Amino acid sequence: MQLVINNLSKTYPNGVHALKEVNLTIPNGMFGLLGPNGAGKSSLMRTLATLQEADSGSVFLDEMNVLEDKEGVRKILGYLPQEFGLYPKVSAETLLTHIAYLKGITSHREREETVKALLHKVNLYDVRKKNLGTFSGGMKQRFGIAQALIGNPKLIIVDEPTAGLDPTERNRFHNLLSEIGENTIVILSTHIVEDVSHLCNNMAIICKGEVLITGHPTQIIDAMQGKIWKKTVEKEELQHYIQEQKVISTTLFAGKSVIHVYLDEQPDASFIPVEADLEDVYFTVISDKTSVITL
Ligand SMILES: Nc1ncnc2c1ncn2[C@@H]1O[C@H](COP(=O)(O)OP(=O)(O)OP(=O)(O)O)[C@@H](O)[C@H]1O
Repeated sequence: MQLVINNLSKTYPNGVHALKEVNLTIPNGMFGLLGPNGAGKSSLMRTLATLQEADSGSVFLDEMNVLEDKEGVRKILGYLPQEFGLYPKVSAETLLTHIAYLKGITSHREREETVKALLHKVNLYDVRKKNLGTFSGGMKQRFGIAQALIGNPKLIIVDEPTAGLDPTERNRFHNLLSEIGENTIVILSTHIVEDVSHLCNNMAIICKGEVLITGHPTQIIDAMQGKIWKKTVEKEELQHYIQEQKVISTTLFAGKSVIHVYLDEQPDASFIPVEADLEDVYFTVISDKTSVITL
């Protein structure tokens, strides 16, 4: 299966160009859509989830015209939006059963079995009778993925699922996502670089509505090897380096600034080479679009 997005554009009534001629080809497996706040990730996710209209462009899931055949898409879609409300006074089991019914599982027995299996999968079976209002953020996100998985969707969209989760819950969530079948397209939208490097076999970086780079994370990182240089500088020198070099990120360490610079050749002997990682790629490609990021 393949999702092919061609020249997708969206301008909101207030004039914000949220998507500018977006082109992406998304194969089966986990696809990371990485970008800073306001990049256009949710706009793209909502469009793919048939919840908002694009101005122009096309999206095809194999033969299916995603922008036109909304009913068809909804039958094979699992969607975990960035923000979702849960009825606080309803138990996890009751709400999941209700959603399963709304998603078309009309047989009582099948519904029961589906809900039970999903509650086990997301490790909420023991708390299935508890009201959702008592759930922690991580438990709510796991409930969110359970509802997205009802009906074995072929296209799963999860929008910034790990923002606000503690490391244990994030890990748990990652494991859950990585268990989703290989014959499914999972699009994970996030501003957390680590989420993509841990999970995704394909990715894109988007900023200000434009796709800046797309491909396999390892290949993208490899293309940057030998071009990232590091130097520890005094805080007062920082501005000088930002003006003189292509500083992609600065980190504070023991009161000093550690800068990463992108350049084909070593700037001078005081810079040491560093092995590039996805964070360097991310900051390099978005640094043309934004100002230098301080970690
Ligand atoms: N309904 C809307 N009306 C007007 N502008 C909008 C609307 N939704 C989003 N925008 C604007 O479109 C741009 C892209 O927003 P979007 O929510 O798609 O980005 P994002 O990458 O998901 O950001 P975040 O990580 O902060 O959620 C932003 O400038 C945002 O303010």
